[in-house]
Amino acid sequence: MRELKVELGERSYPIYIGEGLLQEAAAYFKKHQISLKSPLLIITDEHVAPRYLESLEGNLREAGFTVASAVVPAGESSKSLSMLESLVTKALEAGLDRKSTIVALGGGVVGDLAGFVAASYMRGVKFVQIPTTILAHDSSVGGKVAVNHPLAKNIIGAFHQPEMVLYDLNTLQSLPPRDVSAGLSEVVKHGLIWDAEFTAWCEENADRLLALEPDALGYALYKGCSVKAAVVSKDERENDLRAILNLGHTIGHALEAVAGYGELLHGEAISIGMIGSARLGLRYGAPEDVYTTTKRALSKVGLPVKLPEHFDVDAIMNAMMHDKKFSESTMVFVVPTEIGKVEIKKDVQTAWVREIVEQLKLEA
Ligand SMILES: NC(=O)c1ccc[n+]([C@@H]2O[C@H](COP(=O)([O-])OP(=O)(O)OC[C@H]3O[C@@H](n4cnc5c(N)ncnc54)[C@H](O)[C@@H]3O)[C@@H](O)[C@H]2O)c1
Ligand SMILES: O=C(O)C(=O)C[C@@H](O)[C@H](O)[C@H](O)COP(=O)(O)O
Ligand SMILES: [Zn+2]
Repeated sequence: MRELKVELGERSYPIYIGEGLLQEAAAYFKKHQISLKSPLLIITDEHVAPRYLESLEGNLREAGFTVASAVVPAGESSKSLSMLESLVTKALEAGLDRKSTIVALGGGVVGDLAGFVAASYMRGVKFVQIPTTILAHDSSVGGKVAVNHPLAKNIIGAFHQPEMVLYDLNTLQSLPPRDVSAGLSEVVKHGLIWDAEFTAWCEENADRLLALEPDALGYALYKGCSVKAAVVSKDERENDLRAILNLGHTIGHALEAVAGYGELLHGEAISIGMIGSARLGLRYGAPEDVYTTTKRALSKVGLPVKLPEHFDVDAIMNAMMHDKKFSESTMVFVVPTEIGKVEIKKDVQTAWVREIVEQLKLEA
């Protein structure tokens, strides 16, 4: 079992990473003073529920918790305002009060959605993250919670930190291969922005990660969570440093929105976006090796590096203008300068961005 801490003063919380934690959930809930008197609501999705919901519910009920559950459709389209409303209805029907806790059991979609329900229900109740995807090593840590708008990704949301993150590595064994690769996108990102050695390790161990080898997976998620926790601890609300976690997201979020949330998985869109950022890095004078390493590392974990031909460049440019990273009339990009180091560039020339997006269709 590995343990990390997100240091945020009175909002600090632990990240537990290990095998079999789902079966020990109640003990952790009690350790972290989750109320036994007020009902809990577990929010999960239709792929996760048949595999893990009964075991979590059983463990909590046996320990004396009152538990209700809500199962949403799998996939990005569940991160919507209408889903938020139906979950609030569910919370009211289940009698959740201000001392209740919302539990997110699932990937980043469930985590972001359930977290936003927790942030808004009765103006904020506690929540616990139980991530079940590789990608969710990123989404379960840091307290960014949100739903999408048809025009812009994650545009309705809040900062709301969980009470704890309970990461049971055993649940990852049932992930479909496409979601394994998509999740590794943010793992590779954490190396690219912070740690050259970890980037090299990801490349060397790509096959073990794709095969879901527990030792490799445990180490990769521990390292990824460590980077995330370190950054968030220094800058909870993205006043400056935290923006580096957005590597690849300026283009990536636009791709997700243009595709109508679903054609490209988040990790896939971010992979293509990171190639775009690496190309932008070259324009700012980064050595060629930064681009080639980025591309090789992402390819090795089975991610796309090329923008599909049918994506409309004008629509992508337009979507970027709605993103949170378009501010004070300029485009903001996180740009790699060497492996393990990035810089935030404001005032990026629109003409450069357009050229790079066009170039993304030509990547080999
Ligand atoms: N809040 C943040 O800081 C943050 C960070 C990164 C990403 N995100 C968000 O996370 C979302 C993507 O997360 P994701 O990739 O985990 O997507 P997801 O939650 O949709 O999960 C991917 C797929 O895997 C299925 N699944 C989940 N766990 C499973 C398991 N153990 N076994 C079998 N199937 C399982 C899901 O049902 C889904 O079909 C995006 O909405 C993105 O914006 C948020
Ligand atoms: O936690 C962060 O900060 C991140 O940027 C992590 C990203 O991987 C994540 O996709 C996040 O939701 C993007 O932030 P947003 O503010 O652009 O929605
Ligand atoms: Zn992301």
